Amino acid sequence: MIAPSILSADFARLGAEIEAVAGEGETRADWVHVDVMDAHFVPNLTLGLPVVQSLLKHTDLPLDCHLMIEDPDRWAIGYAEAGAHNVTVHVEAAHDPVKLAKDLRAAGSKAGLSIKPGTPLEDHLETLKHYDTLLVMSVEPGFGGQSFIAGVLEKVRTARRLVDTGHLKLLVEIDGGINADTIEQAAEAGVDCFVAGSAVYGAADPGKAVAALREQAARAAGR
Ligand SMILES: O=C(CO)[C@H](O)[C@H](O)COP(=O)(O)O
Ligand SMILES: [Fe+2]
Repeated sequence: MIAPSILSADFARLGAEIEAVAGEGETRADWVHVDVMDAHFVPNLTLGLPVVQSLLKHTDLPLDCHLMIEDPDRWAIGYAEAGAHNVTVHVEAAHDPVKLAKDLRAAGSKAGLSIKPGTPLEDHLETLKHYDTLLVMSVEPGFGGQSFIAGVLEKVRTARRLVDTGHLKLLVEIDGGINADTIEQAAEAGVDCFVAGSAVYGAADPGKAVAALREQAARAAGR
């Protein structure tokens, strides 16, 4: 699955930018990734719930909301209630991530848990039993266009093994620095869903970039 991140899109034309990856067939994105940053959990400020509510009126693509915010226990639920498909919170910010996952699911969305590059996976395996997606950050959260940190692929391999052996039941998602040079190693490590911001919205044709990345990942994964 390919999830273009609108962090690299033109914020003044978000509806049209999403339409560029909402066509038919192979150029259609699977999810649209929305980076919510609060200038506290990360040193950057983007958009929040009112923008997500508006985007939901303009697209039928599932929205994958990545909340890089403090106190997600308080704020995440609003995104689920608005109709986001998947709401991801950071384990480093959540106070009670198990309760939060239950609340998100009860409000109708999938629940995602994200870990920063320096956060070990092993410390959160019990918590992950309550989640539908694991978002492995392959850059320090906060900005698009950064270089891929290949060291996080060890966490992807571990998560893949735990899913394949039935110990976890979730999608493995990767976010940060995914492009034509890095997607194959991520696919080989076992990623299910690839977030790509600059590689999609920096391309002349975002839809074609989605198709090319998906095809490259599928080939590398041997599918
Ligand atoms: O969460 C993020 C940054 O914190 C973004 O989703 C991510 O960086 C996507 O941008 P790019 O593909 O250009 O790295
Ligand atoms: Fe993100």
